[in-house]
Amino acid sequence: MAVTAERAFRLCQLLKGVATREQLSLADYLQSIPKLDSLEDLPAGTTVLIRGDVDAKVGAEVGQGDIRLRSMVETIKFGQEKGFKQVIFGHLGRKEKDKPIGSLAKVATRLGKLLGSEVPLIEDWLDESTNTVKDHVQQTIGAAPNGSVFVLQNVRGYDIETALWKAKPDALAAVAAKQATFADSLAEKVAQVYVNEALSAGSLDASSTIVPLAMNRVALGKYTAREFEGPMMECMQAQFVVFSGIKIDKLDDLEAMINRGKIKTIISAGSLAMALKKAEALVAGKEFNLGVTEDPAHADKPYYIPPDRIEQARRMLLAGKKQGIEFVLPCDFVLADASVVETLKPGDQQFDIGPKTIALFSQKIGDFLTKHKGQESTTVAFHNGVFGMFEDPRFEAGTKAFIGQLKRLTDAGIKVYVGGGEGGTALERYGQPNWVTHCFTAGGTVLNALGSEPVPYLVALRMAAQDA
Ligand SMILES: Nc1ncnc2c1ncn2[C@@H]1O[C@H](COP(=O)(O)OP(=O)(O)OP(=O)(O)O)[C@@H](O)[C@H]1O
Ligand SMILES: O=C(O)[C@H](O)COP(=O)(O)O
Repeated sequence: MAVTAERAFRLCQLLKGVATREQLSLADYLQSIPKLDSLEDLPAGTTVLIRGDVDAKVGAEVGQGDIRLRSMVETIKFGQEKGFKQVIFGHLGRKEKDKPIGSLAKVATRLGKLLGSEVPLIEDWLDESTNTVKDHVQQTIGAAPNGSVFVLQNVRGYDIETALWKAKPDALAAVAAKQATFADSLAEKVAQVYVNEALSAGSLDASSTIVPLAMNRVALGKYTAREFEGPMMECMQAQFVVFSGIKIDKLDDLEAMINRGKIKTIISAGSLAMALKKAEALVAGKEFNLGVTEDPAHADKPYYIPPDRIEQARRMLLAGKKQGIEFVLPCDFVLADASVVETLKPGDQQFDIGPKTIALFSQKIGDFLTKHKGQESTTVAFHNGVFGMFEDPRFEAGTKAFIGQLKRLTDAGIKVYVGGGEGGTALERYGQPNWVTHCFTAGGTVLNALGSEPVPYLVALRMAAQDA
C-alpha cells in the first residue's frame, strides 16, 4: 500500500504531538499490532523488511556487545525457516559533526555468526536526491536464494531517516511527503512486509515510523512483543522506583508513573532529584540553592533546570504525598573538586551523591524490605539511570554502591527491573546480570512505554495495521 503524503503527514502530526492522540494504554497498542506468527501464511520467497536493533557496539567475541543482535535471532530464524528473504535495516549511533557515520559491517558479520549463515551488507542503497532505493538492491535480493538475510548499511547515513526529529510544525507536511517517497520506494523495490524487532529504536526515525505505513503487512518481532507483554507490563505495577540521570525531561515519565497510582517509594538522584529537592524546600517555605543547575547563564547546558520544571516537581511532590508516596532524595553531594557538601552555593555543580546519601538510600531499602515482608513475590522495583557522572571514577561511588542495593532487593525475592541506557551500563560495570530479575536492552523506549509518551513505533505499527 502506498503511504500517500497525507497519511504520513497524519502520523507525523501524531508523533510530534501536533494532533491530539487517542489516550491508549500500552496494552491497547499491543492488542492492535499483529505478532510475528501472523506472517505464517506467507509463501517462501517473500521478501521481509526487518527494522532491526542493530545499534550495537559489537566486541571481539560472540556475547560481547551483541545482546541486541542476539535479541533478533529468533525472529530471523522464523523467517529463514519459512524461506523468506530478509532485509534488516536500522541505525548505528548518531551523525556527529566532522565524524563519519558508523558502519554496520561488524554487525552484519556478527549476525552471520549468530545465525550460522552468510549475511552480506548492502552498501550505498539510497539515492538521496530522490529518496528512492537504488536498483542494485532489488537485483541483489532478487538473485538471492530463499532464506537469505541481508543488512542495509546504516540508515542514519541518510538525512531522510531523522528528518522528523527537529521538524517544526509548519515543516511537517514537506518532511512527511519526502519520507512517504522513501517508504514507498522501499515497498516497491525491497519488501511489502515489515517486521519491527528493534525494541530500542524509540526515536522518530523514518525506518521505524513512516516506513511501516507503506507495507501490506506489519508485525512485531518475537523478542520485542515478549518484552512489552512481560517485563514492561510488570513494571507498570512497580511499587519501588529509582529514577535518576541528567535528562530533566524524565520528570514527565516519573509524573506519569506517579499518576498511575502504584508507587510507594521513589529514590531519586541526578537532575530529577535536584528539581525535587528544590520543590521540597519551596513546599516547606525554605530555600535550597541548586548552584549552576538553576543559573540561567547555564540555560544551554544539559544539567540546567528551568523554573517550569521546578514547578512540575512541586506538583509531583504534592500529588505523590497525597498518595502516601515517600520521596527519598540526596542529602549530600560530591562537587567537581571531589569535596562533599550538604548544601550547594551559586556556582557549585554536583557530580555524584555523597556518603550520607549512600547510607540513607541503603537504610530506605531496608525499610522498604521490612514493610513488604511476606509480599516480596508480588513486589516490583524499577530502576532507571545513574546517580552521577559515573564514567569518571571520582564520581562513580553513588552509582556503584546502589547496584549492590539492587542485588539486595533481588535476593529478598523482589522482582527488580533495570531500564537499559546508562543504568544498564552501570549494572554491567558494577554487578552481574543475575543481580536483577531483568535488564532491558533499551532505555528511552522503556521510559516511553512506562511514562508519558507512547512509543513512536507502536503508534506507527498500530496505524499501519489498522490501514492495511
Ligand atoms: N550529576 C549527575 N547525575 C547523573 N548523571 C549525570 C550527572 N552528571 C552527569 N551525568 C551524566 O548523565 C548521563 C546519564 O543521564 P541520562 O539521563 O542520560 O540517563 P540514561 O541512563 O542515559 O537515560 P536512559 O535510560 O533514558 O538512556 C551519564 O552519562 C552521566 O555521566
Ligand atoms: O541506543 C539506543 O538507545 C537506541 O538505539 C536509540 O538510539 P537513539 O537515541 O540514537 O535513537
